[in-house]
Amino acid sequence: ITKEQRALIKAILDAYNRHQIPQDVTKKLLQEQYSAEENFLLLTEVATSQVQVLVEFTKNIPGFLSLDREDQIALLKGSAVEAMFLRSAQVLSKKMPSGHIEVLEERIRKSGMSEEFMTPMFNFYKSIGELHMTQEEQAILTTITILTPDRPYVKSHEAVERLQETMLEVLRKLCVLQHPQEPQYFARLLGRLTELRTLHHYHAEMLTSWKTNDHKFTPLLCEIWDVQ
Ligand SMILES: CC1(C)[C@H]2CC[C@]1(C)[C@H](OC(=O)c1ccc(O)cc1)C2
Repeated sequence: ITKEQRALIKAILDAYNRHQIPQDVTKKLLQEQYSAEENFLLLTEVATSQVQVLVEFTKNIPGFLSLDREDQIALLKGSAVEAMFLRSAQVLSKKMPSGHIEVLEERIRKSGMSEEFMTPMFNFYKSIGELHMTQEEQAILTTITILTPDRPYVKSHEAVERLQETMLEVLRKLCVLQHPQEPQYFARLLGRLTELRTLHHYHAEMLTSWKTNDHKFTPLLCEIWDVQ
């Protein structure tokens, strides 16, 4: 790993750790009662907070702010769902303080979300947990997801691809260094990104089903996911 790559990892890890969901939001997960309505409101708060965290984290990705402004928006809108699932999977799989995991799972199960969406989502959380990713790997993998060139409406495809390739090379080296006994580890991480795209599709259906049941989203969530 070169000096520049080490600096890149440090910058991304610092940003990743600096921007986390505020304590008061995660504390609420434990306190509020369990009605479907209350659960949905809590998940709305978690999702809104995660999008805010995502925007702040993305601004700290070296090179991101020098991309075309409209492309920055297109990347954020295109990657928000995947970055959210990645982040929540890491939170859920990282042994949260006792009981938090069950509580969040319980609230997700009782939030009016359809069953068929639950299974793939919890399978994804399990598959992320089994990887035992280091903090650096989590932060770089999230960065790679955000810097996906083939999101809708991205104009300078090559500029985004160059940034993503830099990150992919850093992650590849990290995996070799941190998981020497698992030569396929890097490939397994990239395989998770494919699974994330499936969740992205399910998520759109989840939003529609919540919408038809007259659930209200926050303005930020409506904006990032083009929901009326
Ligand atoms: C853990 C999750 C990633 C999983 C279940 C809650 C999440 C934060 C996310 O919720 C929403 O997208 C969402 C969208 C709109 C809304 O009003 C509430 C939640 C899907």
